Amino acid sequence: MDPTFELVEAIRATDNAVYLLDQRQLPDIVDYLPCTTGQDVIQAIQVLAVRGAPAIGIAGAYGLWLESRRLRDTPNFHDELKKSAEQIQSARPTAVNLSWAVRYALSHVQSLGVDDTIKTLKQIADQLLAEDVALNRQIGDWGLSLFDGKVSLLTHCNTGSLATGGYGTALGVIRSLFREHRLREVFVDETRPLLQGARLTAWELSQEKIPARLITDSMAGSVMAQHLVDGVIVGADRIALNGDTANKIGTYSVAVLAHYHQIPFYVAAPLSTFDANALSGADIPIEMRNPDEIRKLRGVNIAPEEIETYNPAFDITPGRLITAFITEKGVIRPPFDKTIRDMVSGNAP
Ligand SMILES: CSC[C@H]1O[C@H](OP(=O)(O)O)[C@H](O)[C@@H]1O
Repeated sequence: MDPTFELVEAIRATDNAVYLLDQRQLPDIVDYLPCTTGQDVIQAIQVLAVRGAPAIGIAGAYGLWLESRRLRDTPNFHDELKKSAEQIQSARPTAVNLSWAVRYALSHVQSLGVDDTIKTLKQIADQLLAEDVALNRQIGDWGLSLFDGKVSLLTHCNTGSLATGGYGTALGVIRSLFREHRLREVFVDETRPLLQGARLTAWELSQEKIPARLITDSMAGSVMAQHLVDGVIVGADRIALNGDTANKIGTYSVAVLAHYHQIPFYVAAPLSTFDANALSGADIPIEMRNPDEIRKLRGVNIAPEEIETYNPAFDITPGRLITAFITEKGVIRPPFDKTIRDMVSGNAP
């Protein structure tokens, strides 16, 4: 990637507002939503104007700052702020980054006065945003060690600058491989029903002239059967201590196909995506979303209005189907029951 290339910014903040790139309108329109309250941010997270586990965590932290400004003159300021934090954390249930970031921010202001709270929450949100790019570049560089020579990869959903503070997780590894001239091409799953692959990943890769081919989700198996990919790399929304991983719906199918075709399957994610309270995938809440996301495409019916649907936003890939996790602190390989605990607790060698 051209080092002078400007990464797309999903989140921008000024002294009194947060601007979220409205990802519902991509790739056609680049437009930022102004947010001045926590409720504005909650709404943007729920409609996926801002999306992607790390990005919604950062947006949530900014939302808490906006709430502290709104509540400035409210009696019981900290009690009200705690209620706002709980509302922001519950905007979407699966990505642990959201609850982690909001809890992290709140924990730093409990004993502060109102003005110091407002100032500190803004500093923390700015810090999470600024640090995320460096953190993703570390993930990207650790990912380089997993591949020999020039490789073709398949990815699912969007894990790029739009899903993070910049650079991306799985897409960050792809960017690092491209920068090192070690990427042949990327097969991009369109990722039904909301098409994060077609609309967002294809857009990011096209902007940077990274070689890619867009495929329908149903083509992933055929692409593997034809030996067109050397590996699969995806992101994550929440990872349990045994390696079971919640990620965009369809990830499990890709993992099963990769396993069948003996193709390595990697998950790229920051340590903040690992949930020490989740022993297995059974402990991860899966968000169920609006049926019209399946029945309609940009407002146009593609199915009978009365047809029932099943629309989980995520599925669980068992740890046994995952070759390794790529984090900012290194690569985590099986046995995940031990190695994830070691990495999360800082005891990894
Ligand atoms: C960098 S992780 C992004 C992660 O979040 C996506 O979900 P959504 O678009 O619904 O926020 C998807 O699971 C990606 O892997």
